[in-house]
Amino acid sequence: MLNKIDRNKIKVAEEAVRYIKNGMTVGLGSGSTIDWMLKKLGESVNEGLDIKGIPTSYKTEKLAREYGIPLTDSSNVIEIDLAIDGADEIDEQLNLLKGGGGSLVREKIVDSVAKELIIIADESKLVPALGDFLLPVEVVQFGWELTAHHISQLNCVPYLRKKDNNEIFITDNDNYILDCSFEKIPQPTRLHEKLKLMTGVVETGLFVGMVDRVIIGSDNGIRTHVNEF
Ligand SMILES: O=C[C@H](O)[C@H](O)[C@H](O)COP(=O)(O)O
Repeated sequence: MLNKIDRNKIKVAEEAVRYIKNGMTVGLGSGSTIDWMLKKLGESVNEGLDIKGIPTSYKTEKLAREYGIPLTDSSNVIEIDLAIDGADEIDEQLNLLKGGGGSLVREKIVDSVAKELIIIADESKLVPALGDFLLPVEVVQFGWELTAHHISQLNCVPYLRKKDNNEIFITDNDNYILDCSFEKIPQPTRLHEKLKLMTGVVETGLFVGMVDRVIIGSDNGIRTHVNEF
């Protein structure tokens, strides 16, 4: 039996697939909302839609293969027509906080070069300002404690991400994730820039000024927000 949130995720997944046209190279994001999108996209591919997907995580790659979606990788591609991805928080300017599943680096590489980026989410992801969700920051394993100490000087507590069995979570790029409590992030660009300047930081989960369209699912249906830039 599907819960309300899953039903809303399915609605936005179906709507997003309508934007995928024959011949497109499509960035495939990561996360539970995207898992539904992959299912729908697989159905369209089986009905004849001719596309190539670029997965942003091993999990997405595995699921896409199971659904019969043809894949390529970044070494074969110079242009991505469209990327579809999820988010952990979306603010009023359509800036995002991402990385709850630990896929932020590959997502940002793909999402940032796509000609169009569509984000799909249920309405619980809409927030007035980013930061209630801990900000994921991917760091190299070597010296992570030093990097964490450096990050904590920005007035946050960085927690090393662990799995349910208490082992350290390792990303698809063999790095660690520090989940950082900032409470509120009023200036995401400034914070992102400060973090990126720190040696040891690979990438942050702040996706600023990248989104073209957000499709939100709620019990009343779906609504689309278009970024006017
Ligand atoms: O690393 C994970 C990604 O950024 C996901 O897109 C994000 O966490 C949203 O995932 P979900 O659709 O499961 O809420």
